[in-house]
Amino acid sequence: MNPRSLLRRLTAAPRPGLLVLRQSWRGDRAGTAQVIVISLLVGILPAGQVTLTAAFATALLRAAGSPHPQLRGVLFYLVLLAALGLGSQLLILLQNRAMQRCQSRLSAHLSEEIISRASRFTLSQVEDPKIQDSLQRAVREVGFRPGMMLSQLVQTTTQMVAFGSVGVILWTLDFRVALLAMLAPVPTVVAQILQGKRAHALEHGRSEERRRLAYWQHLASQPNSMKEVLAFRLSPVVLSNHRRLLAGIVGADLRLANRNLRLSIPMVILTAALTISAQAVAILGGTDARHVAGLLAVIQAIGMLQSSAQILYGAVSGMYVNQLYLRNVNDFLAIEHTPLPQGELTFPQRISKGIEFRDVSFSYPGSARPALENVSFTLKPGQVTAVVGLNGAGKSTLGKLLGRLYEPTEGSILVDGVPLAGHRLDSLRDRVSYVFQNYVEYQLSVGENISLGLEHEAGREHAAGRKTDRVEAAAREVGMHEHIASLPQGYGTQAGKLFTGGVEFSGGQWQRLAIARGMVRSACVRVMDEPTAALDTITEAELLDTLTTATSGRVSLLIAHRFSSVLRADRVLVFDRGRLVEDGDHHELMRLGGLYARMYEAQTAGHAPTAGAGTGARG
Ligand SMILES: Nc1ncnc2c1ncn2[C@@H]1O[C@H](COP(=O)(O)OP(=O)(O)OP(=O)(O)O)[C@@H](O)[C@H]1O
Repeated sequence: MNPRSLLRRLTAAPRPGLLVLRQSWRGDRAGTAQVIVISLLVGILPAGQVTLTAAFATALLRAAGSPHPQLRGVLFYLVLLAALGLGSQLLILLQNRAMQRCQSRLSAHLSEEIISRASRFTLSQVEDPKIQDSLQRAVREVGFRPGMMLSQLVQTTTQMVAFGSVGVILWTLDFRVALLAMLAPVPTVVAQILQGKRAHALEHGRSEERRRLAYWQHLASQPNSMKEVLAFRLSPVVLSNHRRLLAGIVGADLRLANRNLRLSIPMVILTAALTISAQAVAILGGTDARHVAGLLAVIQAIGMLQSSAQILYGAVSGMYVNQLYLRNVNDFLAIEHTPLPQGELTFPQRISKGIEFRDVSFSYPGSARPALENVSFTLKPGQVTAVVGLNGAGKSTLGKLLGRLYEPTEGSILVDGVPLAGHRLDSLRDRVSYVFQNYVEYQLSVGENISLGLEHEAGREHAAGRKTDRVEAAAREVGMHEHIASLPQGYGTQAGKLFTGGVEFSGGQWQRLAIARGMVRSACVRVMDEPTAALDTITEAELLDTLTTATSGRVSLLIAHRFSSVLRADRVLVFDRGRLVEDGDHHELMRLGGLYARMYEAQTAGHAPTAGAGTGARG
């Protein structure tokens, strides 16, 4: 880095600092004002100390040289010096308190901004590893960098005042000493900046590596993955991957440390040489240094100037380094979150004509093969439509398009003749309910695991009591009420083992909570993706009555592999490698003797399809 670009970068460093200051001002005006005022006061104290020291030394020498020494003057300056020292300590305590207050509010404000931004991404964006990297970097930095930046900004202000005022005093005493003392910390600071830049470049380049490391740590620490780790005796695999990744990280850190050492040694020697020169010039040839009091003031001023220069340059270089990291936060916040286009219409409460997929195709970002290809059909209200097909045929993708979790790449989806995108997104999402194949096991209370399905109605249609009734009714429907009621705190019991007092559920019980969460919504579109996969056959049979009860005005999509579910549907859509290949009721499809019939026979006969017999392929 050439000196000009270094200077440009250094002068650019406070800019993000000022942005941080502005955010802090927004978050806490009183605290920020306190911080600024106290910083200015703390900054002026060293100049007062140098002046008082000189006056004290002069009074002391005069008293020592007088036959009738008057100690009142000496005592006066001594008391003033003590008061100044005490005052500065108290001010620093106040400054720390105000700073802590601002730092916590600042960090809280920014992390809220990041989470709120992240929650507005589309599913495709969230699945993008680059966005994941950016998010992880932002989350990592936001915890402490803005606060650090604020504190460095305050230090810079304080030390600039101190540096300026003591510098003026020293300059008037001996400008050569002042110059040498001011220059002394520069080499060390240059080294700090270069080291910070290298560390940042290293860290930035290994975000994915860090995520991989965190992934192995996660595998070895989460109960869900630990069961496989133990059962398959995967500890050696986990450990060797963990070790390999760590070795890469540690090796790079060590190489960086060695490079840094090679840079630091000459810089530290240069700083020491300049400091010694300043002191030598002061002692050997300074104008005022001929007087003992003057020399005392000069030596004290050199010390103060140097310590404040060291802190000042250090704070500026720290700000420079921190702004590199804070760019991670800015970069994340700057990621364009292309909101889904939406219309003004409210999604209907009842579907009257149906939901039509018209020539719909969809490809996942970066995927060469479409997950759905040129698909056309209409889902009728008052019917339960089953979707079947081999793994990877595109069934779940189809369900996700209905709630606009993904957008078709081609074609359109029409609700009673109106494109999905013509409705307000919030009203659409409120009317579509999901039981996902990979549902979430919320580590919240059991009641919340169900009532989250009603969150969108909060404060709208019903009072808290009615909400509780609906949650309980949904729990009864999925056959969980008795079990929940027998738990220590009933619906208030912590679900899952992640937090204290938690109660673990079986796979089927978790799935029933997920079904209840989907059913509790008053939705006119229901997407159920393998909703009974984890249920025992008796529970499944009981639940299927509820799940497959056709309701007028409601479109129900049941994605299923088990024919116990499929047979209850009014109609079946059969998918093969993203294409709709068969459409009809069970009898029609059996007569057709195609993929559906083969799947049915394979399941009911309890053996796999014969090799080469299928048109389908596993995707
Ligand atoms: N988030 C994703 N990103 C990229 N590709 C995906 C994603 N989800 C699914 N796919 C791909 O899209 C295709 C269809 O997947 P989809 O989950 O819709 O199949 P499916 O019929 O539901 O399968 P299964 O019966 O196994 O649940 C598959 O080839 C899959 O690899």
